[in-house]
Amino acid sequence: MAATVIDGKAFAAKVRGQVAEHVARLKEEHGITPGLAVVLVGEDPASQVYVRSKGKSTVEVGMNSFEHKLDAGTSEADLLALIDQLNSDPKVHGILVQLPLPGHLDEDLVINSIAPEKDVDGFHISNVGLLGTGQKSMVPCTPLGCLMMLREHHGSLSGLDAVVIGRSNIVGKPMAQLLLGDSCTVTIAHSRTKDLPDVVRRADIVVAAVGRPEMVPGDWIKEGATVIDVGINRIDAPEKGEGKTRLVGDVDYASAAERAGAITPVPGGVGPMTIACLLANTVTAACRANNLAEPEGLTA
Ligand SMILES: Nc1nc(=O)c2c([nH]1)NC[C@@H]1CN(c3ccc(C(=O)N[C@@H](CCC(=O)O)C(=O)O)cc3)C=[N+]21
Ligand SMILES: [Mg+2]
Repeated sequence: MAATVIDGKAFAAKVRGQVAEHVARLKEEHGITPGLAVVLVGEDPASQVYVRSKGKSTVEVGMNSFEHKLDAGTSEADLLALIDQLNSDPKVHGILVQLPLPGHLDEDLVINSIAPEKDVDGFHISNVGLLGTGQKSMVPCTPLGCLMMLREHHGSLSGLDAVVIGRSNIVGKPMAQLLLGDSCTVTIAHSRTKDLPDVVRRADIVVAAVGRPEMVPGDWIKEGATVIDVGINRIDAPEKGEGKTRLVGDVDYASAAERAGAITPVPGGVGPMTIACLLANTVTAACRANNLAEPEGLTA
């Protein structure tokens, strides 16, 4: 049986529509326009593409977008001073510092200098602790987007066996927390896992977040399992012509789709949901900052 394709692009458009409705209501009823500040240090071309696309989406849902582009040699003190200024700016409800940062900057220090209630990436140590203890927090955008797609597809996740491949602070660990919060039996697998194929074969839900092109072959996937592919890897595509590239996930899509019950494509799966959830988190932050009811269905 061919797998259901979970259309992240369409789902993200729906989420952005819900965000836009909340933004309109905040403006009309309370005179509040949610604002998102994105800070980019350096000229990494891929990062510039993401930042531009985030800025465009932010404006499209009616929010204010503040972009701060600093040159690659910016000192830690100057970056921290900017974050301080954004922390105390009432027009800024969300702050995202694009990662990775240039090597001379301490990422943990920088992230933890963001006011936790404005940390729309959910990377601040306070938000990590709140999520880990099941308290209200800012939830990292990629895992939140994955959770929304899983809930939409399954309804309840209770009792399902979930395997998360990858243990990063950005995706793997928070994804595991969210799945646990929805009462899955959660395994976190990684590069040292023994018998990874067998571990994955037990899973009703597989979340692949390693960053290695097509490392999960279809024969690791249990018949009917749901596969969420977080990887976005650019690889050479000589078949498209000299010097051409294409995007692939961490899962070998063609073979996995023959066994999975449902699967997210790359591109058009998790990526668009990540940006939609960033906007959702910004609205949530604006509501919390003003003691207003939070949007339903846009938080974990
Ligand atoms: N503080 C911080 N927060 C982030 O959330 C963050 C970050 N830093 N640094 C970089 C990564 C990367 N990231 C992506 C988001 C959407 C797509 C996305 O929408 N991708 C499209 C394809 C885009 C293309 O064609 O290149 C898709 O999957 O369909 C990709 C990558 C967020 N990141
Ligand atoms: Mg790893």
